[in-house]
Amino acid sequence: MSSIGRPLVISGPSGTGKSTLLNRLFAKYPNNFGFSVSPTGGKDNAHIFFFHTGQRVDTTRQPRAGEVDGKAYHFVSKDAFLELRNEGGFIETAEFASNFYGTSKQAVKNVQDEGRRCILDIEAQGVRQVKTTDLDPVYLFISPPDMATLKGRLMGRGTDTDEAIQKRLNAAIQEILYAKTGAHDIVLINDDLERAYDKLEKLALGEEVESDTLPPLLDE
Ligand SMILES: Nc1ncnc2c1ncn2[C@@H]1O[C@H](COP(=O)(O)OP(=O)(O)OP(=O)(O)O)[C@@H](O)[C@H]1O
Repeated sequence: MSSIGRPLVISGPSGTGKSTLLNRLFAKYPNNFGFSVSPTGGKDNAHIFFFHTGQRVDTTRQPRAGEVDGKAYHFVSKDAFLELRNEGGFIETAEFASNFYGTSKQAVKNVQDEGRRCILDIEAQGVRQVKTTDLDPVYLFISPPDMATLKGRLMGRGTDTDEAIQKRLNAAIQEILYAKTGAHDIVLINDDLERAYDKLEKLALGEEVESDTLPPLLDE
């Protein structure tokens, strides 16, 4: 059976190329998908996607200059956020720099009501949370071909200090170890961009694709 009716939950280490792949997908199919990203993931690049797809997450953080409520984010008070969380209104939440962020069930429903497939880009903690809900998504793990390549991509991106890169690499090992427990339905190695993109596009459009094999970690 095609998985097109189910949300697609994408996770993978910072710098593995999630944004690169998804940007391409959304540029080619501007109307097929609704997107939500957990802003705790990597760069705070959520805005690009939200404006692109009209999606949003709820947040208690203050709007930055030029941000309009309901566009990139739905700005809510901490009380309102916690109330909705207590009611079970979120499929995942995260606290980052003393602010809360969350993907509400309503946001996912809105996407589905528009006839779009919902794509969620979340970090490993969010994946664990989604697994406790009844969302029933397809879980996709995007992996670097190996740790050296991941380090090269993070350095090449030029957005992080050496210390931040080391933190991301340590987090990446944990994410890959989690993926090795079989937590995801599909693994996609982002080695050659064309190959990886083709596979992602097929999966996003509901075609069946074969899982790739996770890379060995340094001590294996
Ligand atoms: N297949 C690929 N081959 C070579 N370079 C790539 C490939 N995919 C992505 N990159 C490069 O790797 C860097 C990291 O990619 P990107 O920012 O898309 O990662 P990300 O997973 O979205 O990270 P984050 O979670 O931190 O937002 C970018 O400079 C990008 O151009």
